[in-house]
Amino acid sequence: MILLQTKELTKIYGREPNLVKALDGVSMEVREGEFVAIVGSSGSGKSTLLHMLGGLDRPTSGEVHIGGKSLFEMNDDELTVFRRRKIGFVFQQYNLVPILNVYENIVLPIELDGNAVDKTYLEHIVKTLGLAQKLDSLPGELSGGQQQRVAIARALATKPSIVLADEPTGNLDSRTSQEVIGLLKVTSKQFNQTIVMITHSEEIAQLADTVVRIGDGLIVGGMRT
Ligand SMILES: Nc1ncnc2c1ncn2[C@@H]1O[C@H](COP(=O)(O)OP(=O)(O)OP(=O)(O)O)[C@@H](O)[C@H]1O
Repeated sequence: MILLQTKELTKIYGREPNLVKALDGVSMEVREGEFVAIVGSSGSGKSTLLHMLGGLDRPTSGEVHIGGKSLFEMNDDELTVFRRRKIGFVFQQYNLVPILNVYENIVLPIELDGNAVDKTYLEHIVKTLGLAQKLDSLPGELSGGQQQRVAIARALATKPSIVLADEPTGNLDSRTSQEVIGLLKVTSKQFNQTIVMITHSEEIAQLADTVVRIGDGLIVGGMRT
């Protein structure tokens, strides 16, 4: 089943005469549970695409559908709620709250939404990501790889249907990167969560089910690994 679909997604930044066409009519489909890596050179439009997929910014034209919902037909308030419930974000900077411990960081998005924590699900995520012994630690007491695993646990905590990750291993060494992405893959497969991840690393891209290559705002290639 198709979970995410874009139609002729176009984003133009700036004003005449300094227009930048960051996305030039991208149409793509991602299946439920699929792990997609987006690769491409610097400035090719990867982050712009991811921001549009997550409804963080509106396109100049074109559409994004997630689970049959058209993101940009929603108003800003509806979009904010949709994002919080359906989409998990992981960024290169872990964006953890330094004064909250690991557990508090992970459950923060659930509590912001006024929901109860599903203890069994959460325990499973925490265990799979190897964080069970670290729940009382502050982010500053953890290694980079551990902090990114906390950020992943937080992104998965609300049971999103899709996780969008922008260079999640950009700050990590190669071995830790493989480990963190391996864990993300395992957890998301267990819960049939879809992942779309930007990476500069061909090694990391090989862990995905599908690699989408972007060049000059267009899809220039794709392959199932
Ligand atoms: N807010 C903005 N205002 C103006 N131009 C922008 C803005 N954001 C991105 N761009 C331009 O759009 C193009 C695509 O940028 P984008 O950040 O999507 O590329 P990228 O593939 O993610 O690059 P990188 O790998 O370096 O992060 C670039 O030419 C960039 O300069």
